[in-house]
Amino acid sequence: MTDILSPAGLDAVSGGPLLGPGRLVLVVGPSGAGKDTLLNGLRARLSARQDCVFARRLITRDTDGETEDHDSLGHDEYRQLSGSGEVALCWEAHGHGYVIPKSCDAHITAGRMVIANGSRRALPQALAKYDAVTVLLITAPKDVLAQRLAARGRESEEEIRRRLDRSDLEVSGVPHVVRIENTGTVDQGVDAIMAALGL
Ligand SMILES: Nc1ncnc2c1ncn2[C@@H]1O[C@H](COP(=O)(O)OP(=O)(O)O)[C@@H](O)[C@H]1O
Ligand SMILES: O=P(O)(O)OC[C@H]1O[C@H](OP(=O)(O)OP(=O)(O)O)[C@H](O)[C@@H]1O
Repeated sequence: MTDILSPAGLDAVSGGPLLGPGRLVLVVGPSGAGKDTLLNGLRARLSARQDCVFARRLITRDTDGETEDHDSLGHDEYRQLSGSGEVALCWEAHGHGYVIPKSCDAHITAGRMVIANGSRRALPQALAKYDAVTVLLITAPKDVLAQRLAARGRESEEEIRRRLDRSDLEVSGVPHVVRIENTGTVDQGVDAIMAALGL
């Protein structure tokens, strides 16, 4: 089930050596698939592992105290930070800016595994920067996504509709992806991630 990406040749594209030796694990997939829920379960399972670090994202939205524990920043701050390049990765989606903080790069250079909630659109950026990237695509059928987003209650109906419109977004520029269908229990989803990462 594990399919580790080896972005051969991308160092030539980016013009410099790729960042390593640690591995970046990006958990991606449509809204409502369960990325944050599975990441929370994984964090609990890996709490004793010093070599696995969970990225705390900066997002231009208020913390809701629910699925994802993140830091908030304003849109101007986001523009400044992303423009400065003082980030590990950043992207925009759903009207928000998202940042994986620069501190994650130090963990990668120290050889640790950094695990982060990512964006399908930002995968080419990640593959062009890091030497070892694993992409976990968390999915569920569209009707399940719709039910889960409604039950989560964080977005308006219009925002949910736009998220569902984006649910079929293909992962681009990525040769291999580990796909995990999160339609069983949360524990089963976390088991699948552990297996995919060989943990
Ligand atoms: N395996 C699962 N079974 C049932 N409900 C789930 C499962 N995984 C996630 N959920 C629920 O679905 C909703 C969306 O999950 P979330 O982790 O916020 O998704 P994402 O981060 O991918 O948008 C949450 O309310 C969560 O409790
Ligand atoms: O390019 P995409 O693959 O569509 O991803 C876009 C963004 O959507 C998700 O964010 P967020 O956690 O705000 O939304 P979600 O919880 O509804 O998935 C994901 O973490 C990305 O930041």
